[in-house]
Amino acid sequence: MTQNELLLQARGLHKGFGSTPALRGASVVVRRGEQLAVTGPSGSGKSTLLHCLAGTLLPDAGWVSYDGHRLDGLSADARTRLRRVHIGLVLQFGQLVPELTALENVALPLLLEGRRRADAAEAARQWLDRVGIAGRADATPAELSGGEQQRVAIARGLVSSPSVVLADEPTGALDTVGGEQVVQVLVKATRETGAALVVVTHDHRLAAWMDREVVLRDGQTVDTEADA
Ligand SMILES: Nc1ncnc2c1ncn2[C@@H]1O[C@H](COP(=O)(O)OP(=O)(O)OP(=O)(O)O)[C@@H](O)[C@H]1O
Repeated sequence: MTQNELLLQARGLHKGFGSTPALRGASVVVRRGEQLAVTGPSGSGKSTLLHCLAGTLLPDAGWVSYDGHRLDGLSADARTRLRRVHIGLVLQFGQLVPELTALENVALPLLLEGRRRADAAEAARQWLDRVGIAGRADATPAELSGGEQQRVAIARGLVSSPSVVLADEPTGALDTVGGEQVVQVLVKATRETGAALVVVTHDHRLAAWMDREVVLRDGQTVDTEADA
């Protein structure tokens, strides 16, 4: 593998919350355009790993680099900017702004980047169409089903054309059929845009759709390639 293919890299991550060790030496690499599942039992550190990859959590030891730049070498502002432009986050709960419509929620990352309101609204409308809920643009999150909310979250995660999308349990809050449809939307959308995709999940069927699976146990990655 050349350095150029590497998009995200995490090495020897340790992270504790009080006396609870969430990560104990986890390592993972994500190549450009690759689709990766992170699986493992409840409490094995999957969400913590995802947030370290996103730079929303800093590890106690070890490091994460994005496109060759170590996240711990950046200021908090620079990490936020990097995340805004290059990393799409799709989280399970509470990520939509309740006061805003679906369209406004999707447009928000573009407005934060300084894009013109009309351009942001147009891009948001296109993404709502791509994820199959163009007709719900004016609904607020409380008026949407769980699956529709997840589609809005996917559209919002992808609207900035990120190089990588990090998704935490996109099926977790949904029934089996609804969950599968939502993941299919996510997989299809990232394949079309060429973004890499990292999905944290309990669902092994979902993992089977990905290019590769990394398994976490007790805060350590069992993946064989991570140490290659
Ligand atoms: N903010 C926090 N404060 C305290 N403990 C935390 C925090 N976040 C995670 N933990 C603990 O760290 C460990 C790993 O949690 P994490 O959420 O990363 O696991 P997970 O594999 O994603 O679990 P699940 O599949 O149940 O979502 C768990 O023991 C959890 O209780």
